Amino acid sequence: MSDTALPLFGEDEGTGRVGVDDGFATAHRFALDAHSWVEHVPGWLSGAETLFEELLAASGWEQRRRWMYGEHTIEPRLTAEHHDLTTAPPALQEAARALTAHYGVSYDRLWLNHYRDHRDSTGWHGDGASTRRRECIVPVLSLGASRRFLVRPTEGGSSSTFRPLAGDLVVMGGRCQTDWRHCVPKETSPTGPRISVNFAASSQALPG
Ligand SMILES: O=C(O)CCC(=O)C(=O)O
Ligand SMILES: [Fe+2]
Repeated sequence: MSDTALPLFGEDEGTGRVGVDDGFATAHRFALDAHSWVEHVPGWLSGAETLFEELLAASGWEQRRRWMYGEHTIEPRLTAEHHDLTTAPPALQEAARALTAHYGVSYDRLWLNHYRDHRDSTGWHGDGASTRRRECIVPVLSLGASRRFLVRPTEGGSSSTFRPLAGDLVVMGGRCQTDWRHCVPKETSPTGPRISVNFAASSQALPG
């Protein structure tokens, strides 16, 4: 018997090495209703700070515009998209493989959101890219500053609040993309930058 504490994620937290917990040991699932759920996996990824700095420095961030209400609006965040997983940083490819093995969904692309500060946000929406099937599983990894992640019924009603920290995973499952909406609201007090990694699967995407 050794009295040495075993590192939770099989790697030394202190080294900053990036790795994920293949066992999803900290996962807690919250039922939203009979068909939909959100799973929070605190500390799923170790070395979150290292990965955050790497992604922030990477090229490929773009400012997207969209045509809304008869005018062009600038999205209040930056986005970087990897349509082909093999172009993503190796740590994210490894994360996608672990998600695929655990949830049984083949994650083959991803996009990143960069919230530069508390004024950046994502409005209420369902991920259209993940509605091919009635039930979809959509994982989102948080890095950097903690921001609120809200979920509420599509028909309206009160919202549930999740507060993922750096390295945490929030996974939307069941009918979350149709019966429910999610958002990352602006905050009134200053926060540092945050990056979210949104994993997507062609098998869950609408054709075309
Ligand atoms: O940044 C997040 O936590 C979620 C972002 C999101 O829902 C999206 O980009 O579709
Ligand atoms: Fe989304």
